[in-house]
Amino acid sequence: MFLHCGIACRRKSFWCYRLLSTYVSKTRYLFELKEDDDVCRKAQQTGAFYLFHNLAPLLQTSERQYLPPRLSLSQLERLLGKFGQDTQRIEDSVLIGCSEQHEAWFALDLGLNSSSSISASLQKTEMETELKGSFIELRKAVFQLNEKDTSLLFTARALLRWHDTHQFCSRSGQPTKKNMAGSKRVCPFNKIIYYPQVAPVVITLVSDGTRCLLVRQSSFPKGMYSALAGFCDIGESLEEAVRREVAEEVGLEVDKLQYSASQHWPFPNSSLMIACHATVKPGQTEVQVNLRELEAAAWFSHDEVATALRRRGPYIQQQNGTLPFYVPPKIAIAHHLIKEWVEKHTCSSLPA
Ligand SMILES: NC(=O)C1=CN([C@@H]2O[C@H](COP(=O)(O)OP(=O)(O)OC[C@H]3O[C@@H](n4cnc5c(N)ncnc54)[C@H](O)[C@@H]3O)[C@@H](O)[C@H]2O)C=CC1
Ligand SMILES: [Mg+2]
Repeated sequence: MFLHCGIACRRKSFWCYRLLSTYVSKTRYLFELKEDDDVCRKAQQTGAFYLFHNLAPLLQTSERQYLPPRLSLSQLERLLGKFGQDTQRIEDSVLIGCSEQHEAWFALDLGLNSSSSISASLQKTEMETELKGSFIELRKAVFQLNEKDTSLLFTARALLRWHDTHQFCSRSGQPTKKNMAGSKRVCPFNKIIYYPQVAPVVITLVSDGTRCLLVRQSSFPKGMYSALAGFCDIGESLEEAVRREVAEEVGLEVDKLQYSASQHWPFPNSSLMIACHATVKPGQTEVQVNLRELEAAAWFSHDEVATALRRRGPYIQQQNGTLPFYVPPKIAIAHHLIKEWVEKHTCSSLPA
């Protein structure tokens, strides 16, 4: 069966890729890379590597856009050799995806201290000169990256950070060992398996039918208002978390809620943002801000929110000495929720 089946069937494989749709084939291949260290090691030979330094991706500028350069295994080995590093360090790389043609993509951080080799972190400036790019904090770079690269770099950052902070078994205190793909770590002493953690967070846009409630945390950039967000407590359903967060942060009771969309968010740790629209009970709209959590919360009209959506923060001009409020950028699911609410209350759609 494996003899006549294209890419994967030249080697002993879990299944026959040729018989699958492109999407299923890619998904199954990624599954195989996570499960089988040998297949993953082999995939590195023809794969591509994205480089990071202390969780900041290497980026090159092209026509006011950032592009993350990709290195082949031989280019990476040459680079490590040039900086006096041993190639053992490549063992620290994590799998972040693959192309439809099964080219595997990996991410490697050369700034964090290595767990696979004794090499220390590599010098940032020298590396930047050598690689003709800069390591730029992802939060800042995100506005000049395309959607596909953003998603890939978000995954990479979250996974690299998780490995960096989970190098020891919490039961035995012994160093844990990552599998080739980086989809798990195992304690060789007691065989406990650790998987990358994702914290579920609910993000809710509360409306009273005509206005919507936007909030500010003191840590937000000046002038930015967003939807209400909060981590799910252990034992809670999504619905319970939404109701609790709204009551906790602004003292309101949710009447109805509707799921909208979700997003992986890597800052500061890995969260799964679950976005919902909620309406409050009729006549119960008086906000009581929990000042331990929020700096401010207020109701805004449709027109005010539609105008804020069009503003570009945080570099907006001051008007008469006051800072007009703006909402999170397109990349954040909060923006999506707010835009969806504005569109629902308008006849025509806003431009993308
Ligand atoms: N992508 C987006 O559009 C947005 C994303 N966010 C993200 O949502 C997250 C949660 O929002 P907050 O209002 O800060 O949450 P929050 O309202 O639950 O308050 C944060 C506090 O919750 C506690 N907490 C409970 N479980 C936690 C956990 N697993 N990790 C960290 N802290 C935990 C801590 O005491 C922390 O200070 C933030 O990390 C933020 O980056 C927030 C707004 C928009
Ligand atoms: Mg909150």
